[in-house]
Amino acid sequence: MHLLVLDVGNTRLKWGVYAQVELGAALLAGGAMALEDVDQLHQVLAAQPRPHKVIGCAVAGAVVTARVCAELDALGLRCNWISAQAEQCGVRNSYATPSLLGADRWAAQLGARQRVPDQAAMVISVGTAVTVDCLSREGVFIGGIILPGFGLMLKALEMGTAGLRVPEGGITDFPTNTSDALMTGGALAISGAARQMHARLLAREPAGVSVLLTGGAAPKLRDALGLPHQHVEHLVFEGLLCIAARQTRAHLKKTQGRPKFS
Ligand SMILES: Nc1ncnc2c1ncn2[C@@H]1O[C@H](COP(=O)(O)OP(=O)(O)O)[C@@H](O)[C@H]1O
Ligand SMILES: CC(C)(COP(=O)(O)O)[C@@H](O)C(=O)NCCC(=O)O
Ligand SMILES: [K+]
Repeated sequence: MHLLVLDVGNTRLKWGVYAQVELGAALLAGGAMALEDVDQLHQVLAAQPRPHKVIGCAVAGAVVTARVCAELDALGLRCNWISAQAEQCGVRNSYATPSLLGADRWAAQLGARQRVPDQAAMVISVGTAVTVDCLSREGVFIGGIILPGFGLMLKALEMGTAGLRVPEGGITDFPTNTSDALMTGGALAISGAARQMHARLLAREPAGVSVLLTGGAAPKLRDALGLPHQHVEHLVFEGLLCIAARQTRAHLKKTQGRPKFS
């Protein structure tokens, strides 16, 4: 009864295989590929145990999602693509239009709530974009911010200037070259935004806030963040697992309650 989970972001597709469709199931295998390489997905997945169920979130647009569906189709698989709900897995969504919240942001928050069921939490996701999303102690998503990720900030600076096309630098206290100035600038922009959101959430939730850091570029932020935090590589997967487990349980309840041969 394996579960295949898919997280299709704007830069990479991440996939994982859970041993069961149950909370706390073991993640048996996983990987990531650039969206340009999505045509290799069916080969990659063919080497994995055949899943009983596929669940995913996709925020990279209809064309990319259709390509992923075609790869799954080649294996006879169909994905249940989730969208943000008004309420699910113990989290309530305060977005003005709940379904317009990014499905990956929603899944990450469901994952966060599973990990931190009795405290306020802040999820920092560092991918193509950066999102900083706040969950109250009661499990209400009260709001969050979106800003450009490291790559997009650099791209904007490269495109809008003549002299900023330089190799990747590092984070230093007082940068003395262009590369370090750019990397440190990006890290401080993201960490500064995250710290401000943390201060706001903490003012509302004085009992404490757990900070969870996720996303492919999370390691770049780790040293600059300046907030005690937990790095959770697969927070989106954990939210998807929660949704799949609840759906399976609800389905079993329904079918077991039905008289045989009806
Ligand atoms: N092997 C890799 N290929 C591409 N990007 C990587 C890789 N490893 C880490 N990254 C970083 O991760 C970011 C993508 O993170 P990810 O969470 O997958 O984003 P998204 O969900 O938006 O696709 C890239 O912008 C890059 O900074
Ligand atoms: C904010 C995002 C672009 C983040 O995408 P990512 O960096 O994971 O590729 C994505 O969650 C999205 O398109 N959200 C829809 C708008 C919203 O959440 O308000
Ligand atoms: K993100």
